[in-house]
Amino acid sequence: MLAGAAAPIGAAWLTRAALDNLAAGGTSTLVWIVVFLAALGMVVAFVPQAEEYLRTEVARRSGLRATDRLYQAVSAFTGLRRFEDPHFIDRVRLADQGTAAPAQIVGRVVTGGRAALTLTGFMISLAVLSPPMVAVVLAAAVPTLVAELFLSRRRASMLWKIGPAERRAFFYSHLLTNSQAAKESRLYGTGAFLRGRMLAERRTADAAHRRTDRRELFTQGGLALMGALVAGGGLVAVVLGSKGGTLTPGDLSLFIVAVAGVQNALTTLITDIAYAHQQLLAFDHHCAVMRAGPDAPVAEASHPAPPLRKGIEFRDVWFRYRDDHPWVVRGVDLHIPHGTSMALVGRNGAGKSTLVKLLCRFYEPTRGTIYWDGVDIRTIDPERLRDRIAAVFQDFMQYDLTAAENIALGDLTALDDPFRIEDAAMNAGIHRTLTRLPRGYDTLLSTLFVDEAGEESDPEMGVVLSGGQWQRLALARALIRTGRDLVILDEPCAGLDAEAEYEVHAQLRRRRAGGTSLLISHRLGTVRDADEIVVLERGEVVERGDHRDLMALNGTYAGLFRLQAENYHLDDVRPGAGIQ
Ligand SMILES: Nc1ncnc2c1ncn2[C@@H]1O[C@H](COP(=O)(O)OP(=O)(O)OP(=O)(O)O)[C@@H](O)[C@H]1O
Repeated sequence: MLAGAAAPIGAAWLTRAALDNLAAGGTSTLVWIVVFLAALGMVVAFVPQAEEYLRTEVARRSGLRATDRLYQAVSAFTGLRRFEDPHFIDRVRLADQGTAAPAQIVGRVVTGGRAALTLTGFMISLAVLSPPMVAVVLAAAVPTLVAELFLSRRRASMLWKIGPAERRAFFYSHLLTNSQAAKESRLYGTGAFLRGRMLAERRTADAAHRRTDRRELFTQGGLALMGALVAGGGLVAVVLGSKGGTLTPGDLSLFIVAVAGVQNALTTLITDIAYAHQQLLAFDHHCAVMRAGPDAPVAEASHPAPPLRKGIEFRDVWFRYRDDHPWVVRGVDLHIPHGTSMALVGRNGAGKSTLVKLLCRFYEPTRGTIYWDGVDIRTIDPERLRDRIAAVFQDFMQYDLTAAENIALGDLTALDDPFRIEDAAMNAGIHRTLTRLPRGYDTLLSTLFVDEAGEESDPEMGVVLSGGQWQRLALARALIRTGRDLVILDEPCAGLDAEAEYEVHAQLRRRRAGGTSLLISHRLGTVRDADEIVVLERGEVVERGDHRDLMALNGTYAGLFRLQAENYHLDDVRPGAGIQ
């Protein structure tokens, strides 16, 4: 930076000395002056390369560090609320873009610092020749600085405002390239519709960018014209004033270079300040995510989750997803004694999965309390609580990783333990399928990536599983978490064929024996042997008991059970009865 800053000033003074020397008839020192000028030329040639290398290295290091810190903060949010808040998602996106800000700011400090040094050097040079000119040029720079700072603030706020439009444009572009969505968009012919929506969002965002660009064009263009006017006027004034012959040719050359140098340096400095200011504003999103703090209230004393000995209790639990949303859980009282199995049944939207999410502390009950062995779960460290739970969710993940990794993600301690992985796969009834894959458990379950060997031409590289096979894999991911106190199964068999469902349920029943479990299923045949069946309706418990009690009660459960059973007429079930 120092070398880059000093070089142009040195060059201007050396040029002046060379011109004056020439005017004086050219002495032997002229050669030395020219040699110095040539050496300076070499410095000027090399400095930008070195600076570019160092700048990108700073960008790499600071970007990595900022990204690491950002995603550490994001992973530290224990609940799900923040991930469902569109403003917060926008903030994280901008914060992610803002990870480049520290390097940009450093870059601008370097170029701005160099400009400041050059500016000082040229101003001293200018002051020697025409002190009033220094004052005029500096005064002309003040409006530029104010305007640039104003513009950078406007640009930062524009970027925040167009966040939703950019998010929606990304959503539509994702739909247009995602294989799952491609199926429906081709079938229903929605491609043009989705593309139109994507372009409309892009146009909205582009229009905002254009307005800001135009404002910048007029403001910066006007100010640049004013700067040129000041420089031109100053030059004319100095030349007119020097008619008496006070200026040498060298002085005149230095004056011209110094005025241009001051103006250039000032413009660079001001642009750097404004850009660094804008980057700081962008980095504010990063800081906001870092400062966001815990997304669920943290109890003063965070208990380790005790091993489950007595059971789990919901006491008058109420919940709604947002204050302006209707209640989803209304005054639920439940007791799941240790070593028993409970089944939650009810119509779609009754609140079954929500109860499970509350138990996992993804959300806090709006009212009421959930106890884990008598301890309010709000006072338990969420990580420790979840460590005691094995769960498979209705909306399980399909990771674009190998089959083994897809299972081991349930318990990372099993990542290098093929026996545990295979055991879990056997329990979930997917072992045989996985061994038949081109690379067995090491087969990549994705068409998105190729493995590191880069064998792109191998058609067996990435394999796509069927829906039911994915479901069994998700089950294996839960089952690898052996020795957990509570097993939660939210529709674990929805996509399984009849045979697989039978096998998996027999396996789960064996596994559940003696353990505590919570099962959600719409297939009532699979819940009939639960110790207690709880029927939810619009967030309220309306029936509870075992299968016999509920059938005798002849209420909602009995009605739903009979409805399902009606689909299996005895005539059809009798061996030998074929399709007529
Ligand atoms: N993240 C969310 N934000 C806002 N509302 C939600 C959210 N998740 C669920 N809901 C609402 O909560 C209600 C209960 O949903 P929940 O998933 O608990 O029902 P469920 O009984 O598991 O239904 P299903 O049998 O269809 O799986 C639904 O009306 C749903 O719209």
